[in-house]
Parts: sequence; C-alpha cells; structure tokens
Amino acid sequence: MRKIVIAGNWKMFKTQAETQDFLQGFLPHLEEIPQGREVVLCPPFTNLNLLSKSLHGSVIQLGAQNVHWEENGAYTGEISGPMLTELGVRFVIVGHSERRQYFGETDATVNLRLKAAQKHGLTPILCVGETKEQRDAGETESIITAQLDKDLIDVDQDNLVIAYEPIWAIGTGDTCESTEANRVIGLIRSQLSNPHVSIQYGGSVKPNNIDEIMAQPEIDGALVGGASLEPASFARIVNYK
Ligand SMILES: O=C(CO)COP(=O)(O)O
Repeated sequence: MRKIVIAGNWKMFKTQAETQDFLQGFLPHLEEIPQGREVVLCPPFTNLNLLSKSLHGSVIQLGAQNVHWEENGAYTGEISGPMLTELGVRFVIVGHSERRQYFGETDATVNLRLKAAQKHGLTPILCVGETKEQRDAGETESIITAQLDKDLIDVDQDNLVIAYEPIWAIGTGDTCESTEANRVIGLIRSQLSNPHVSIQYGGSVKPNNIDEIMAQPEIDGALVGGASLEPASFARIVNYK
C-alpha cells in the first residue's frame, strides 16, 4: 500500500516565536485531518525541539531538512541522525535542489545521506527534478533517471519517500501541470524496484491546486514550501478533498 505523505518544508523560515504563532493557528485544525494521511513538518533545525514538545502525541510528525552521514565528528555546521532521532524526528529531506544548487551537494553525498538516514531509522524524502533548461531540451527523463541511478545505490526502498520537484516550479507559482507531474512520477515509479514507494509532487503546491494534484493516480502526496508557512493554507492543503 502506498502511503499518502504531505510534508511542509519550511526552508530557512521561522524563528521559535514565529513557530509558536504558527502552532496557535494550526493546532485547531488538527482534528480535521483524515485518518491515514501522514502529515509532516520540516522546520529549520532550531525549531525541532520546540515542535517536538508541542506536537508530541499529535498526528503531525516531525521532519528535518538534512542529515549528515557520520554519527559525529569534525563537520562544522552539520547535524547527524542520532541528534535528530533523539528529538523524535521521523523524516528527513535529502537532496533538495536548493542543497544541490547552493551548497554543492552531489549525487554521491545525497546517497551517503540517504543511507545514513535509514541506518538511524529515519525515513528520507529524496528530492529529484530537472531545471527549466533541461526540460526545454527534452532531458527531463534522462536527468531524473541519472539522479535515481546514482542516489539510490544500496538504498532500502522499503523505507523511502521520493519527491518529484521540477526546479522551475519551486517558488515560482509556475506549477507543473498535474497530468505532467503524474506522468513523470509514473516514470520514476517504473524505475524503482519497490512499487509501493510513496512519491510526492513538489513545486508551487497551493490550496487552490492541491485537490487537482492529489486526484492524479500516481501522486501520493506533496512537498510544500511557501504554502506550508501559513496555518490556514497548510491546513487546507493537508485536508485536500
Ligand atoms: O521546494 C519546495 C518544497 O521542498 C517547493 O517550494 P514551493 O512550494 O514554495 O514552490
């Protein structure tokens, strides 16, 4: 059975005070969330402890935005798997295009991070997707195939979520047509050994397009950036019809 996973990626947004404000607006909506939907919040590391305490016992699960492959060591600025699991973190985003683009992450480091996440019992959300230039050049399929080939070496597909995030659709308001996202996600699925992996769509997911996106048969959830920052908007998304 493929699980539905809706995750909010807060990126580098929200102080702890702003996180408290978010919770005040969001917590009243929790009861509306239909059973069987996994809802995950991935705040900056600095908010994990606060959210871990505030969401304890609720249906909302906690995710981080990255994880290092070693358990500890001289890796300034990095966070390890045991540091996350100690806080009750269950999911971790790995290989987001912003990490690949701005922080030099490669398929090799993405692969190491995926394996480390799984070793510590975290479920990684692997992000893949093409740039506008690659899409225009007709390279969407070959780029994604190459990413999957390298990123998933020795990765356990029984404990994995994948997010298809076309880079040109991130933060632009330029959503990928839902039928096209469905097609690419079907293509991703055809390259996996486990057909039950949940595959999300990400890129300008909003309250006004979530119903259409989730109506697509191949799409098992969403990875939501900007629209997860505002309580009413994220509540509407997790309560899609
Ligand atoms: O990058 C994203 C989620 O990881 C998508 O961001 P937006 O929803 O803001 O386009």
